[in-house]
Amino acid sequence: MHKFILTIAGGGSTYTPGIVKSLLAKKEEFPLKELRLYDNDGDRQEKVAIIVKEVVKEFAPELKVLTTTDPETAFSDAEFIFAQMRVGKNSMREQDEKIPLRYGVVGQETCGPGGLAYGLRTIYPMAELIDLVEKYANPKHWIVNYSNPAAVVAEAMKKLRPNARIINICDMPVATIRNMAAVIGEDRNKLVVDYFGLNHFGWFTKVTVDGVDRTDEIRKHAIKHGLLVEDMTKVDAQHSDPSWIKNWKNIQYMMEMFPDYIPNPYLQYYLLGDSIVEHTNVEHTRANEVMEGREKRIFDAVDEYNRTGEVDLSSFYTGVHGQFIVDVAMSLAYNLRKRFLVMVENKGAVMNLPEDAMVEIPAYITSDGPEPIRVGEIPTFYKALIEQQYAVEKLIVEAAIEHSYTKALMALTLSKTVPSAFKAKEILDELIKANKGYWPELN
Ligand SMILES: NC(=O)c1ccc[n+]([C@@H]2O[C@H](COP(=O)([O-])OP(=O)(O)OC[C@H]3O[C@@H](n4cnc5c(N)ncnc54)[C@H](O)[C@@H]3O)[C@@H](O)[C@H]2O)c1
Ligand SMILES: O=P(O)(O)OC[C@H]1O[C@H](O[C@H]2[C@H](O)[C@@H](O)[C@@H](O)O[C@@H]2CO)[C@H](O)[C@@H](O)[C@@H]1O
Ligand SMILES: [Mn+2]
Repeated sequence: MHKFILTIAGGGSTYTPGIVKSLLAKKEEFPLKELRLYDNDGDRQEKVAIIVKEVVKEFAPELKVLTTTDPETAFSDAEFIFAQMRVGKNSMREQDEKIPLRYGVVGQETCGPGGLAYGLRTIYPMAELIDLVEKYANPKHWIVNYSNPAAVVAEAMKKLRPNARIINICDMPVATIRNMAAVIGEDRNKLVVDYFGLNHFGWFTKVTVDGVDRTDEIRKHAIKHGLLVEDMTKVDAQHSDPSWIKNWKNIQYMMEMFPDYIPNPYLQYYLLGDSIVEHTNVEHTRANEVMEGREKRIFDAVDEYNRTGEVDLSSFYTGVHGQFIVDVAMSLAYNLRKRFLVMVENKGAVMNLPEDAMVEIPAYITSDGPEPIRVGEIPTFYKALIEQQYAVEKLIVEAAIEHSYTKALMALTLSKTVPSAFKAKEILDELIKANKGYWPELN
């Protein structure tokens, strides 16, 4: 059976050990010849690699593992590249979240002004990564990208690298499906969903199990409880963090008002923005929770290893995040035509949205890439919200490409999270200062 060369770009990511564990759980069906980690921060990557090598020792001691900061070493003949860069790391995420909050506006990793700031940092490093992969990797490679903000990255790569063999994915819908499955007592892999939207901006319209429509059971639960399930630590330890409990609970308030479709949790930042801001501690945001939680746990485990030679393999997150990217890669590798929610160019799948919108909808994953499934017409409320948000994403990409301050200001002004152009300008000017050295020049 063919064995694949797979490189994780952003190997120093806190998610790398969990992804490797998910890869090795499928080593019989998806065998690896070589696992490579690539990062532009070698020190960080070497530390995370200590945990990774322990996972490999435990589950596939025969597997060759290589860590490098050299693109040629990383990508030569690679067949799959899992991309998960965080340009500016969590310290810049903290700025993305806190600067808008100081102006009474949603401060979030991928939504609102913070997400647009993150997008302006990530666009060109992602294009550069694609160029490096295309220079060295197997010509039939696939880049499966988690690097956020995925909506902006997808729109930008459509413009800057239209022929790239890249598929942009998000594990939020899969996580939501996992919680829905817990609500109705089913295995998440048995749920077949209809869904439409943009990344971090979509709605579930139907959920079936073995052909039986189970949507109403889930809707009724969500209207009362959101998509919180009994013991979140059993479902996803990461999601027992305070801000994630709030995220799942806030689905209730959106469902009470708009019960037709089940919203992606991220819609709370657009539909409940003032309440979110009111209940967010501007001095201690999600970035702080992550730096004090997921990130600290990993590096404490490395310190422990350096002291004792022992590694606590429970120190890192595993779950749908790792399982999903491996499932997508396997469907690409073996032309399985698995049905997943991924980002694709609309091209009429959602009849009354722009043809060129990068929508997140169900698609069959084939060896030639995603084959979108037709959605049809969507109702006015959703169409209007999506068109506004898509215009924001188009404008921030145009701002990066054209070096246009005005287009960046238009993007922030148009965002549903920002109340006025005055506020947009104050936030933009502060973000420009904070992102010196990361953003393209805006004139
Ligand atoms: N799409 C999704 O649904 C989804 C889910 C979870 C995480 N993510 C994203 O995955 C990424 C990783 O998350 P994390 O919390 O593990 O981040 P992290 O900060 O722990 O690690 C990110 C790694 O990327 C590296 N990096 C930054 N710029 C790079 C570049 N130009 N080239 C190579 N490496 C580079 C950093 O050095 C770091 O080691 C983030 O973008 C996050 O938003 C996406
Ligand atoms: O605040 P973070 O860094 O913990 O998470 C931000 C990411 O949240 C989503 O990914 C979740 C995923 O939904 C869940 O199942 C599990 O894997 O944890 C992930 C991280 O919490 C979202 O899809 C990502 O885009 C965000 O980066
Ligand atoms: Mn996501």
